[in-house]
Amino acid sequence: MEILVYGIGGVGGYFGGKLANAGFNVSMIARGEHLKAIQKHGLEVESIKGNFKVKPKMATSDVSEVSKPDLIILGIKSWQIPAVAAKLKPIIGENTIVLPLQNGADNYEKLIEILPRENVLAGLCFIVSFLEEPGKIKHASYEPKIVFGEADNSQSDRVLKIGDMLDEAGIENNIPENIQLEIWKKFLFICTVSGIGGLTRVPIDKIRDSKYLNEMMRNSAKEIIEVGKAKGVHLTAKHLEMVFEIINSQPEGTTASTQRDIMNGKPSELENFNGFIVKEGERLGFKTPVNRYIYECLKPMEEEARKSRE
Ligand SMILES: NC(=O)C1=CN([C@@H]2O[C@H](COP(=O)(O)OP(=O)(O)OC[C@H]3O[C@@H](n4cnc5c(N)ncnc54)[C@H](OP(=O)(O)O)[C@@H]3O)[C@@H](O)[C@H]2O)C=CC1
Ligand SMILES: CC(C)(CO)C(=O)C(=O)O
Repeated sequence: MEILVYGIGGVGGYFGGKLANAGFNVSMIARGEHLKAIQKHGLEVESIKGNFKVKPKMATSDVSEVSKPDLIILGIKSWQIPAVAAKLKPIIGENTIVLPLQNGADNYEKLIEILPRENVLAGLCFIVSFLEEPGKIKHASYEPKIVFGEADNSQSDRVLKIGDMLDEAGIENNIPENIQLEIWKKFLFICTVSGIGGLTRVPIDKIRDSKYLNEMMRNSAKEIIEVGKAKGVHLTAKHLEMVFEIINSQPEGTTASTQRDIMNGKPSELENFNGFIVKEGERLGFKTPVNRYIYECLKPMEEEARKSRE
């Protein structure tokens, strides 16, 4: 199987690296100094599960240099999906499979606006990892896991084959009964903690210790559930409690990746998280005041962060 990993940051670097390390044919799309380092020395992964170094089959910034892949794993940020999907379109063959691993609730929908729906799976992942320096990814904590499937939840041969391949590479994975529900469960957690985390600029333990902020997180999560339910996702009070169990069990000092991007003045997934809830709420005819407050407070900073990257 020819694999292309598009975006070799924390997620793409770790999972792409693991596949290459298991002997699969992995090509990598990266850019800048990071690309130069991978081309020269390979990709180094420092992981709590064991360090390794790999030489990808090819590392390039130009997707047209890659022969038609069987599987494309997306390691980019959710807001980069439309631009990257447009670049990928010419190399999508009849049997190419595109697997998104991004946080966010509408990555599949964004992809099928540009790519044929029969080529696209739905997915998400769990890990704490980041680019430490050009050519080097650090997996700092969390048992890495990929959860994925067909958008219609059928157990197709192609998802089973990808599951086998991930098993072979030592990547924990799961093909759930309802991938949309899994995406929204993760989204409920990540959207609840990231915006408030970006706004308060403190780790989760400081937020949950404040009665006011804890209540704000709960109200934000309730709005996310309402939007999800209005879109046909079966989120319930049980999922709300599950999210707060996770929040309460996070070690001191924990921050989410989108929170860190906001705090570091980088373009973030704000639009795909709280912004998405605000806009979907409006479209569906109800108000989401807590998410609106978080979104509007962070938006000017987000606009500045994007300007500085132009
Ligand atoms: N990191 C984590 O711990 C986790 C992240 N996630 C989710 O996974 C997704 C990816 O996050 P993460 O890995 O942290 O993000 P990173 O920013 O670490 O990685 C994204 C990578 O994609 C590269 N990229 C983007 N566009 C292009 C392009 N056109 N050409 C070449 N390279 C490109 C970026 O390069 P450049 O820097 O030059 O823009 C960057 O190296 C997000 O949705 C995130 O929320 C989910 C679970 C955990
Ligand atoms: C919460 C976590 C670490 C789980 O993978 C995550 O998705 C993120 O920080 O973006």
